[in-house]
Amino acid sequence: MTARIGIVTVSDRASRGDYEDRGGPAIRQYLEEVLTSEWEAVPRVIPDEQQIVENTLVDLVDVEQCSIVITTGGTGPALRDITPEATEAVCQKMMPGFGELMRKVSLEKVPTAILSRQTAGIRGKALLLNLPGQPKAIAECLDAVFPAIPYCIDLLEGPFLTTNEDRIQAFRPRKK
Ligand SMILES: Nc1ncnc2c1ncn2[C@@H]1O[C@H](COP(=O)(O)OP(=O)(O)OP(=O)(O)O)[C@@H](O)[C@H]1O
Ligand SMILES: Nc1nc2c(c(=O)[nH]1)N[C@H]1C(S)=C(S)[C@@H](COP(=O)(O)O)O[C@H]1N2
Repeated sequence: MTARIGIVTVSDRASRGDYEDRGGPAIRQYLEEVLTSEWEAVPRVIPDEQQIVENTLVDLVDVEQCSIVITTGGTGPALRDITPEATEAVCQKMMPGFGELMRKVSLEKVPTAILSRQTAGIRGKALLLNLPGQPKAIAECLDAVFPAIPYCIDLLEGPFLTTNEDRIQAFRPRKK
């Protein structure tokens, strides 16, 4: 079963073409380096409009059948930053540990890490995960949480994910 992974850049400026989106490609590159099981990317670049973000997340899970959806951008305190609200609105349960851990490791890099409200949650059988907009934040955050993601997807009855163990060791506390 090929895993489908939604990659969503939430950025007014990238979606308008004011700058080239570097966030989506950075997530894709990270996954190419880390995942050894088969997967395919389902990319989107959208503005910071809550209804558009919600519709995109719902489409990626319910229609595109993504097992994981990773967003970048729109997690801060600015008026138009609404990615965490959109994520929470479409999830049936929240997974606060992801945001807590990502902020903890990010704080070792930048004092402004506390400005990110990044979160994660479950919709159906999919894990939705927010990352900050700074492209360099992507690997910093994913390195911290990725060891737990394959087992999370196991528990959601999704595809069996394997990783390049030199980079990320997937932790599975018990066989299903
Ligand atoms: N998708 C992206 N591609 C390239 N650089 C980005 C991207 N998103 C953010 N950045 C960089 O990170 C900095 C901080 O991002 P900021 O918080 O302003 O963006 P955002 O809220 O995610 O997106 P925007 O303000 O365009 O809606 C930006 O000034 C920009 O240099
Ligand atoms: N690892 C990491 N986390 C980070 C950052 C970063 O550079 N690296 N930037 C912070 C800053 S400056 C902001 S404002 C918030 C929110 O960013 P966003 O609105 O682009 O999502 O993420 C924070 N988290």
